[in-house]
Amino acid sequence: MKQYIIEGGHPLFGEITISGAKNAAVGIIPAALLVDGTCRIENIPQISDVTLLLHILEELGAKIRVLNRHAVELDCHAIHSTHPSYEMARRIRASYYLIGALLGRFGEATVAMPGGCDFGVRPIDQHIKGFTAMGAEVGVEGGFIQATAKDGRLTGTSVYLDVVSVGATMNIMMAAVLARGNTVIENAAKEPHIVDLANFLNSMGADIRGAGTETIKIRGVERLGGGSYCIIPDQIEAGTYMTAVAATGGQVLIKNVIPKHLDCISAKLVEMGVYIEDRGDAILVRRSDPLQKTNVKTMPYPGFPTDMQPQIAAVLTTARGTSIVNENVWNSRFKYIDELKRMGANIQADGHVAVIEGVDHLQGAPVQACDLRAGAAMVIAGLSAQGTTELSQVQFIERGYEDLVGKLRAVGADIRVVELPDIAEQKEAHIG
Ligand SMILES: CC(=O)N[C@H]1[C@@H](OP(=O)(O)OP(=O)(O)OC[C@H]2O[C@@H](n3ccc(=O)[nH]c3=O)[C@H](O)[C@@H]2O)O[C@H](CO)[C@@H](O)[C@@H]1O
Ligand SMILES: C=C(OP(=O)(O)O)C(=O)O
Repeated sequence: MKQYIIEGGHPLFGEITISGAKNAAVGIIPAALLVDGTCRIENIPQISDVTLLLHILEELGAKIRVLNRHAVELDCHAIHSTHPSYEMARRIRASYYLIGALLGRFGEATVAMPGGCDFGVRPIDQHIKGFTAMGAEVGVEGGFIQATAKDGRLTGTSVYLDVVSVGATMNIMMAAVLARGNTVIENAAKEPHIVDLANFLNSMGADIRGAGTETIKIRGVERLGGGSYCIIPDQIEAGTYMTAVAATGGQVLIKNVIPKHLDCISAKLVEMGVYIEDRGDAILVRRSDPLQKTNVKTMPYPGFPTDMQPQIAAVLTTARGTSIVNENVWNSRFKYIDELKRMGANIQADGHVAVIEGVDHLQGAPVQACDLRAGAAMVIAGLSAQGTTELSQVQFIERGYEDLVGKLRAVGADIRVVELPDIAEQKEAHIG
């Protein structure tokens, strides 16, 4: 079992370079299944969700050439299966994109119900609504979603999303690029990774317009032929380090970012008294004064991202005054609050609202990462706390952050990884 051991109380100084965006990469890699040729993808983050997706593609028949730590060449010409293994696909959320991509190219997909972080119910009815409207028959059997295009190829149509869904927007876009005729997605999500997926597909020969607005128009083409593409920097990874500096104090230049994508996060940090400077493709974050309270409401882009909610809540635990955090996207994204309370935070959560009374400081404690961003929040809490924090379940963090420990150590954080035998092994050793 792996743990992060954090000695808190060190301000952060120096530079951090942001990796490629997780939620773009986990869409673009499955989307490569639509390409009948070779595509080169650069700025791929080294995270466990990506590794798993690359294994899945290889198992389906893709030829993968690793060019360097962050670039691969994928040749999906000779895919021989539309049935990824249950065990692999069920482990991550983004495996749902295998449905849109395989259905779009081969007219058939059988994919395990997806996994991912546990925020309560995570339905995929809007994805299914889109596939069905395009002429697919979709059913669930034995834990698999089975989707078949009635006459072997989907037909473009108009799909109005009942909720603004990142996954449904990207999945329907993938299904539509090789469909007969035109597809229009109304009430589409506008996140930067949606634009990135559209740019990737267009660079391979697709015809998608309007990504980044609420209406996306896709003209089906006969074939995607291949090409080269570089993934955007990760908005959430950048935001996480911005909040880490806010929590600890110090000054860090966060490099390889698109500042526009960070506006929603920067605005909140400025309200809290943090200095933010846009340096083009980098952002300078400095915090020297005490933090002030603020209120946060999560919303689809360009609103404040739900994937930054736990991290900003961790910072607000030591801001002066009472802050209110309103989670509008997920039903159950406050599980980490009990862990923050172990460190002395004063938070009351009820339904979608958390009320945070700032305390003077947090104290280190043994705590757990409940999911990916909750884990990042606990790291931030540990960095700002007095004393030692032992953070377990860090495999969740490694789903989405490339070398979090190395990047933080480079700016002066006292954080290290330890490998412990798990409890079953410890008991066995004791009995033995
Ligand atoms: C791999 C990936 O990119 N994950 C992100 C993606 O998740 P994911 O794609 O699962 O999230 P969605 O944007 O689809 O979900 C947004 C809201 O719509 C609801 N909904 C969604 C789909 C559906 O068919 N029916 C439905 O009711 C959900 O319950 C939720 O309340 O966007 C979320 C919202 O920004 C982020 O937190 C996740 O990090
Ligand atoms: C919730 C997230 O990921 P996933 O949807 O893959 O569980 C996330 O990236 O914060």
